[in-house]
Amino acid sequence: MDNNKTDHECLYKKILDNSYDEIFVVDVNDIIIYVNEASVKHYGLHPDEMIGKPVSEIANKGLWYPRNIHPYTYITKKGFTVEQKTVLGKTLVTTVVPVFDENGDVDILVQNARDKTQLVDFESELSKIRKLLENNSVQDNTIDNKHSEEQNGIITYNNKIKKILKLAQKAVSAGSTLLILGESGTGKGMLAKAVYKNSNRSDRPFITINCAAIPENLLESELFGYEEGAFSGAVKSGKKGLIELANNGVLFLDEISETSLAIQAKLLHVLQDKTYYSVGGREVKHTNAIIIAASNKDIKEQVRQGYFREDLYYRLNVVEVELPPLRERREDLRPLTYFFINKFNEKYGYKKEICKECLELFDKYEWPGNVRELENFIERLIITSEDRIIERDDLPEFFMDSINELKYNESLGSLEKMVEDYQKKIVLDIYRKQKSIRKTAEALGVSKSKAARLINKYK
Ligand SMILES: Nc1ncnc2c1ncn2[C@@H]1O[C@H](COP(=O)(O)OP(=O)(O)OP(=O)(O)O)[C@@H](O)[C@H]1O
Repeated sequence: MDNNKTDHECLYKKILDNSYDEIFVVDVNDIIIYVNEASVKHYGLHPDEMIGKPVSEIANKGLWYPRNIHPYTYITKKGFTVEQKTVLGKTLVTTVVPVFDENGDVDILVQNARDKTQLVDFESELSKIRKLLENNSVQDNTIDNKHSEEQNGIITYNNKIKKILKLAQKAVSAGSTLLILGESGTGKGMLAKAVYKNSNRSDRPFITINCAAIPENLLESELFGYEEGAFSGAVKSGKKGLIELANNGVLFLDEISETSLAIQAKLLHVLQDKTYYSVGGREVKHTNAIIIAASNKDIKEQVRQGYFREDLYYRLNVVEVELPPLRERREDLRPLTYFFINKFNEKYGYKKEICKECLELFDKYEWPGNVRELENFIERLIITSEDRIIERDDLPEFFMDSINELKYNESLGSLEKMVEDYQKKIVLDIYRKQKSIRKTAEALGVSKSKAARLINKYK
């Protein structure tokens, strides 16, 4: 009988865990007592990270909006359906159903959430419910109505990046220079834009320039501007530089380590005295722009090799942050994957999904090009995959080659270990039998010193 019960429990759990829809159960104290794995594709959080926690704690992370939908059920003791937006860009149709105890009081709330792209023609019903919610004046006591406002589109569950965001925000809000380091594609440009948008300068210009993409002579005139007749081919009236255009705002110098020493000297003045000369200009100009600089190179090494001015480096790194590569923050991989799937489904008008096996292969890949590589990769998969579900066969050859190479290297590692273990066993077995280094050496057919070395190593 008991066994039967356990079998049933296992079966129910299996059914719930594998339900395509999200199943979310809350007790009267607003504690999440169950959620299935659909939480990963909806919010980027694994059930383990949600179960046992108050709904408010999870909701306040800004994972869905509207955040606070349960009071309606407690007031009316009725179920309802509402539309929710999630941090990963999904629109969910969420149905909350109250379950009552023997006294007729609400015992638990069972919530079912389905990705709206899977549904059709729900709009009129939803607008009715929306009105109902308004009429019953159930307040959504959220601070603002946008999720993850402070992250400005940056999807992350990595604590290091969250800390970096706060630190960078403080620096820019205080008017300090900020240096962002990190491999290509880790999100340096995105971080710069996000902190600008949340700063007190958000209504001022944000000017960005990629220093590696422009030849040196052009870069100087682009940055500092030039005066009438400064050089042949120049616009007659002269031209304002980006530093001038960014005045009172933010100037984002991407790949700053690619600038020449001459330009670095001029930038040092901008940072030190907030002054500069335009090309061919004689009048000193002033700027109140904040500089955010980024580099995917090891700037300290560049300084050591004489390619980058040490004094400029110290001016820039008042606050220095380094974004970790994607392979070192695997917890962001699934949320980013779903985020980009939603983004490109919307862009190209598809409703594609990805199979579990592909996701597991993504976990194994190193992502040398970081988030940019993942973004481009998913865009390509959305466009090129034949069916609604993206399968293993849709993955490009270079990707599978890289995974196979990794597997091969791993198997090489284990082959070496097997040989080593076998050698250890033989050496120690013979030594135990012979009880002398000389005899062991003879039995193994190696020199006495080699036998002594091996015995020492394995004993
Ligand atoms: N955490 C994130 N959430 C969502 N999108 C991201 C995130 N990080 C990066 N991206 C996206 O990845 C792409 C690359 O990001 P970004 O250009 O900011 O990287 P970068 O480090 O400045 O690269 P590079 O060094 O090559 O200039 C962009 O399209 C950006 O929107």
